[in-house]
Amino acid sequence: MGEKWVLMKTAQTPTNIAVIKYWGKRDESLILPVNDSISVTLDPSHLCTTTTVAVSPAFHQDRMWLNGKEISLSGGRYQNCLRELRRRACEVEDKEKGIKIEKKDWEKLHLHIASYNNFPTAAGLASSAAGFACLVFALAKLMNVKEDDSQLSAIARQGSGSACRSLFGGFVKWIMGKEEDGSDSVAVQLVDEKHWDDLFIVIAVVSSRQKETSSTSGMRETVQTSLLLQHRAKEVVPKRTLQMEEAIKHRDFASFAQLTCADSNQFHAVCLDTSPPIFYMNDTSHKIISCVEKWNRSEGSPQVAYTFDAGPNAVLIARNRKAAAQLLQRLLFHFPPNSDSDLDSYVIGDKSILKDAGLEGLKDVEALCPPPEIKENAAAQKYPGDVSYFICTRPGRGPVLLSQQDLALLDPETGLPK
Ligand SMILES: Nc1ncnc2c1ncn2[C@@H]1O[C@H](COP(=O)(O)OP(=O)(O)OP(=O)(O)O)[C@@H](O)[C@H]1O
Ligand SMILES: C[C@@](O)(CCOP(=O)(O)OP(=O)(O)O)CC(=O)O
Repeated sequence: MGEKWVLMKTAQTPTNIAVIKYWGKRDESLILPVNDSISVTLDPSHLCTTTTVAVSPAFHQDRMWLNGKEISLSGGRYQNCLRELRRRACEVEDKEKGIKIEKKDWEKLHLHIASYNNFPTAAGLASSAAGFACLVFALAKLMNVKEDDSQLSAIARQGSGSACRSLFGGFVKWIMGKEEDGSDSVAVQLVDEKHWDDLFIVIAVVSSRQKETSSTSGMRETVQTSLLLQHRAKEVVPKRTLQMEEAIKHRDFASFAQLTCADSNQFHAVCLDTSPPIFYMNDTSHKIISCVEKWNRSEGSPQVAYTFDAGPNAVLIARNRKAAAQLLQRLLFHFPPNSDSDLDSYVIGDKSILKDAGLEGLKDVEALCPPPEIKENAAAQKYPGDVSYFICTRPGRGPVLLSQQDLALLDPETGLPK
C-alpha cells in the first residue's frame, strides 16, 4: 500500500426536532438517556450537513475541517465514533482505481473529514445532531460497515444523543434501551416523510444575546438536582410516547399538537426545576407561545404546535399549508423585520408559503391587520428585530450519499479541503 490514492464518500444528513424531548442521561460516556424520545426530521434542502470523508495511505493523521476551519478530533465523542466505526470496518475494493483495503488495514489508515452545515453551527439549530449523524453515515459507507441504520444510530448517539434520530427521515423514535452497554439504545423510524406530508414547519430564529447553557451540561445539572425530571421520565414520558405514536400513525393533529406543546413546556419546567434554574426561552419565545395559544383556542382546534429546544428559537409545526400561511401572517404582524432588512432574507427556506400568505414584499407586511382573535389593543403590539429570521420547511428524508464529484468538500487528488 505505498501508492498515493485517495478514496472518498460524500453524504448529506438532515437535522431533527424532538416532539417528545430527550433530557437527561443515565450514562454520560455512552450517552444513554433516561427516557425515550420522538422527533421529526427536517427537510435537508433547508437545514442539513454535508460531509466528505476520505482515506489514503498518504494521510499521516486523522484530521477534520468544520465549515472550512480545522478542528481537533481529540474529544471523546469524536474518538468514540471513530473507534466504533473502525471496529466494524470491512474489506473495500475499487477495481477501477486498483485499490484494495483489507479489514485489518483500517486500524492503521488515517482519515480526512470535511463538513459543512448550511445553517448556523451551535446556534440552537441542532448542528451536532446533523453533524454526527453525517459523520457516522459517511464513514460507514466509506468503510463498508455492514450494520443497518439503527445500529449506525447507536454509534451516532455516542457523538451527540439527538444525532441518533437523524439517521432516518419522517418521524423517528429513540428507544432508551435497558442494556448497560447501550446496544439496545437505538433509533427506529416510525413513519417515513411521505406519511404525513400536509405538515409545514416554520422556525423562528430568535435573537439572543445571552450565552446559553449547553444541552450536555444543562441536562447533567437537571439529573443531579431535579425531582420533577424523575417523575417526568418514569410517569409522564412512557405514556406520552405511546400517545404520540398513535397520533402520528393516525395523523391526528389535535392530539399531536397537544402532546408536542405539553412536552416542550414540561421540558422547560424541568429546566426551571434544576438548581440553579436554567432559562432557555426568553420574552420573545413566550410571546410566540401566547400568540399560538390564542389562535388555537379561537379556532376551537389546534392549527399549530410549538416546541423549543435548549434555546429561545421556536419550531412551529402547522397542520397544513393554509395554517402555515395564516401563521406567517400572525408572526410577521408581531415580529416584522428591522427597517434595514428585506423580506427575501427575513423569510428563508421554502419561500413559496409567502405567496400563499399574500406577502410579496415589505409593503404587504406593513399592511397586515392584527389577528382577529386579539381583543385588547395591548396584545396587538409589534416587536421589530426580536426575531432574526424565519426558516420555512417541511418534514424531510434521511441521510443520502451524494454521487456528484463537484459536491465533495475534499480534493480527490490531495484529500485536502477544496
Ligand atoms: N457538521 C458537523 N460535523 C461534526 N460535528 C459537528 C458538526 N456541526 C457541529 N458539530 C459539533 O457539534 C458542536 C455544536 O453542538 P451544540 O450542541 O453546541 O450546538 P447545536 O447542536 O448547533 O445546538 P443545540 O444542541 O442547542 O441545538 C460543534 O462544536 C461540533 O463539535
Ligand atoms: C433539548 C434537546 O435538543 C436536547 C438535545 O441534546 P443533545 O443531543 O445536544 O445533547 P448531548 O447528547 O449531550 O450531545 C432535546 C432533543 O433533541 O431531544
